[in-house]
Amino acid sequence: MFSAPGKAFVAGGYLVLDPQYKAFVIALSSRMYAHAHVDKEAGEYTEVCVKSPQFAEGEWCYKIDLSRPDLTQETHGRHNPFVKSTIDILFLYLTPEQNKRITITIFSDPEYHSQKDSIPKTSKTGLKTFYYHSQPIYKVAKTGLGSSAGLVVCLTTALLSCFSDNFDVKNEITLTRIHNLAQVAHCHAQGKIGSGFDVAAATFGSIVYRRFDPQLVNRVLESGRNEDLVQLVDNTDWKIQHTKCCLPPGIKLLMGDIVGGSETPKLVSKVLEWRKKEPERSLEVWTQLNSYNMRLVESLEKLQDFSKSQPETYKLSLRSLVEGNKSGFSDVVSSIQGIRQYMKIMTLESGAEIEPYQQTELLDYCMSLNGVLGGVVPGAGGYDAVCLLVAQGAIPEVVERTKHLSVTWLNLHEQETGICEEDVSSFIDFL
Ligand SMILES: Nc1ncnc2c1ncn2[C@@H]1O[C@H](COP(=O)(O)OP(=O)(O)OP(=O)(O)O)[C@@H](O)[C@H]1O
Ligand SMILES: C[C@@](O)(CCOP(=O)(O)O)CC(=O)O
Repeated sequence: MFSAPGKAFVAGGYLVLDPQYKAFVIALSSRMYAHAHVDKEAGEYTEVCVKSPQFAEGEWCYKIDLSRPDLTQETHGRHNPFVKSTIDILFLYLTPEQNKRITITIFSDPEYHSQKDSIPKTSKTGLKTFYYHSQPIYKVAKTGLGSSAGLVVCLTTALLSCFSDNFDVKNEITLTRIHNLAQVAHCHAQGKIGSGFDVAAATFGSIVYRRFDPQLVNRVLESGRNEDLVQLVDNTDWKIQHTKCCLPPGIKLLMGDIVGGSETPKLVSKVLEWRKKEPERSLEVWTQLNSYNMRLVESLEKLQDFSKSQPETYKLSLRSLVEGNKSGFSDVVSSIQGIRQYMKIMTLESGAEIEPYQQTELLDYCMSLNGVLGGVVPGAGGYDAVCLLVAQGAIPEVVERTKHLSVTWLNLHEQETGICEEDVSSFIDFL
C-alpha cells in the first residue's frame, strides 16, 4: 500500500511556469492511497483493474495486449484520463513480456472532496475514515488539493511495484523514476504541460520547486516510443529543483475552502497574454513578486534554525504571537504582505481574477486576527480557496472569529512526507 500527499501551493504561482523562478509548495496530511494485488495466474491478456470504491462507477478495467499496448481500451466504456494515461505510460516504459492480472484499489482522504451526500466508514481501529459517495467521481465537488497528481503518483508507484521484486520507494533511483513517469502521465492526461509542481510535491513532499523544460516531456509524448521514454525516465537529468522546505514548529497551515470556482487554464492564459503584451512591466512585477516569494522561504528557514538554536526564546515568540504580538515573525508577515501586493497588481493589470476583491476582504480580515502571520490565495488563485499561516495556539480563535464568513477550514495540516509505503493492516477493513 502506497500513499502520496495533497498540496497547498503557497508561493510562486504562475512564475513557476518559467524555469528561472521557484515555488514553495506544502505537502498535506490529506493523502491518496493505492493498494496493488497481483493474481497468481493470468489469462492470455494482461488485465489491470483500478477500483475506487468510494465513488459510484469507480472501476476502470483495461485488457492489455502486450504486443499492442497502444490499443488498450477501458472495458466498461468509462473514462478516467489520469488512470488510463498512467497505465499507458507505465506499459510503454516497462514493455513486460509476461501477462499479469493486477487489481489496484484507490482511496482518497476526506478533505479532497465535498462530503455532501456521502457516508463515512471508519476502520475497526477507529484510526481511518473514508467517505463513500453516491455519485461518480466526476460529479463530486473537489477542494483543489491535487487529487489527480496524488492519484497518478501513487498509482504509478503501485504498478511499478508489481513488476519489481525488491521494490523500495525510499530508494533515490526509484523515487526519480516514479517522479519522471508520473510527470509524463499527468501531462498526457491533462493534454497540457503545466509546471508539474503538484506531481513533484506528491512525490517529494513539502518543497521549494523549480520546473523541468517542457520540451523534455513534449518530445516523448510526440514520439510515443519506448526507447525515448526509457531515455527520458532513466538517463536524463531533468534539472528540476525539489529542496525540502517545511513550516517551523508551531506554525500551521490553515486551508480554507470557499464555495466558488476558478478556472485555472483561463487564469493562466490571461496572465501569459499580459506577459506578452507588457513584457517590461510584467517582468518588473514578477521580479518583485519572486523576491517576496523567496523572502518568505528564507524567513521560514531562518525561523526553523532559530527554533533549534534558541528553543526557549522561540517558544516565547510563539506564545506572544498567539496574543497578537507578531514582532518575532515580522519577516514572514512582511513577505506575505509583499506577495499579496504584487499578486493584487497582477490581478488588476492582467485582468485575471487571481486575488479578487472578496478574497482581499477575507484575507485582510484574517490578517488582523491574533496569531495569523498572513494568508494568500493558493496556486492560480481565484474564488475557491485561501490559505493562512497561523500559530497553532491561535487556530481555535481564528476558526471562531471567521465562522460567520463563507469559508470552511479543512481538517488537515502540513505533512511533509511525499510518496511512502503504508502498513496495509490499517486499511484491511476497506479492501
Ligand atoms: N480517488 C480517485 N479515484 C479515481 N480517480 C480520481 C480520484 N481522485 C481524483 N481522480 C481523478 O482526478 C480527477 C480530478 O483531477 P483535477 O486535476 O480535476 O483536480 P485536482 O487534481 O483534485 O485538484 P486541483 O488540480 O484543482 O489541485 C478526477 O476527475 C478523476 O479523474
Ligand atoms: C498557475 C500555476 O502556476 C499553478 C496552478 O495551481 P492550482 O492548480 O491553482 O493549485 C500553473 C502551474 O504551475 O502548472
